[in-house]
Amino acid sequence: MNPIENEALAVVDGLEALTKSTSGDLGSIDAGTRRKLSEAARRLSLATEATGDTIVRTILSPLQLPLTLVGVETRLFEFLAQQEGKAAKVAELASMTKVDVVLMRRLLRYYQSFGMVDQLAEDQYLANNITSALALPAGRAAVFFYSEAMVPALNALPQFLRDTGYSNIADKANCPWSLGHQTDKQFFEWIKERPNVLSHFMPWISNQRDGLPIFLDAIDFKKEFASQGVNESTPVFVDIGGAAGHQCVALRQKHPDLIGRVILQDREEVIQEVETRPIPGFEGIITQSYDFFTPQPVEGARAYYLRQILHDWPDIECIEILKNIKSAMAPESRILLDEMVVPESGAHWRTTQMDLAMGSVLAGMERSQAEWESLLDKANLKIMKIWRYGGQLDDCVIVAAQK
Ligand SMILES: C[S@@+](CC[C@H](N)C(=O)[O-])C[C@H]1O[C@@H](n2cnc3c(N)ncnc32)[C@H](O)[C@@H]1O
Repeated sequence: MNPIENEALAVVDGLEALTKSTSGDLGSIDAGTRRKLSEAARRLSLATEATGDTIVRTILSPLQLPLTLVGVETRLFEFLAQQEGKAAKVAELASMTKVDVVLMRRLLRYYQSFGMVDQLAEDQYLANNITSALALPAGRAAVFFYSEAMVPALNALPQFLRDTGYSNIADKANCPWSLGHQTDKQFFEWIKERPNVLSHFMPWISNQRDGLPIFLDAIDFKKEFASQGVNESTPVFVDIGGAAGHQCVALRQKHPDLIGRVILQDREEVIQEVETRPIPGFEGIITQSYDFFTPQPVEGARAYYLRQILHDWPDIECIEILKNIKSAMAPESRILLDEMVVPESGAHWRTTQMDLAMGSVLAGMERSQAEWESLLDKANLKIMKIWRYGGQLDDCVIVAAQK
């Protein structure tokens, strides 16, 4: 046996020992270490994959989301997660979910082989970390939302690129979305007419970064932007396109003594939903229906905050959005863009996937530092600072000011 083989077998032993420890043990590892371990194992798995496995894994990857939807729709993942570590029998699960017992066995075999559930014995299955994630309201909402809204656009990508001679996707009126959904309505107009899809979009958007650091973990917002010259009427934080207002709530919780107004702006149908069903902790946050393609009504705010807004849009629309803010800014106002800054090499898979998903659905994109600089320059803004807060991810806050 050559030395690398010995080393490989020792790694196998180590990994198996770690995998066999209870998920509680693994869950107790610090989040940064856990992410490093997960990423290293993922890379190792790809680097050692056999040719035939690569092909089969890739061609059958379209089964993954539909079968996850089955597990979500039948509430199988929820039932398993509710057992709190206890195993359940196949027949019991079949009866709870009203799924044929033979089909249930086949489904569980699939979920087990992809690590989505654990198998204790021939007839017994139990929840693991993946089952629990898919049983969460955000996980369920995401699976419904992607199945209903995103998949047709993602599937249309190859045909769209063929049709357009592999040009870059940069026209919001002509992107795979329109081809996949056979619609001339842009995503946000389409979803407005589908309250059921919107009801899945909102909880997913609010929770999509759960478990990850947020900008407030890296920035002392009060010290940086709202420590001097503020009074009760000063608009300190305007969350533009802030959806459920989860970042406004996080700000209030982080700085309970923050003086000034915290304002959530979004499209009318979103604000209506927020006002009807406010998320916990929303008290004291001001809501405002506002279209960011019109002049910004709140003047002289300390921070105009946009998280994952500009990644939805091509450059032309981003410049329009930024110019609408710029005309409301006071000299001390700052624009905070909470976005990914794509590194020129080694971008994270969450970033690259999001880039092409945004391209497919909205003709949007994730941008590199050079692309952000050029975009802000075109809106007559300058970058004051880029705060990287995402650890191994590419999440940043770009602070911009008037030139
Ligand atoms: C990707 S979501 C980001 C939500 C939130 N900022 C976050 O990071 O969780 C984009 C948001 O932009 C809002 N939006 C889209 N078009 C808008 C418009 N013209 N004016 C205001 N908000 C808009 C959507 O309703 C949605 O809440």
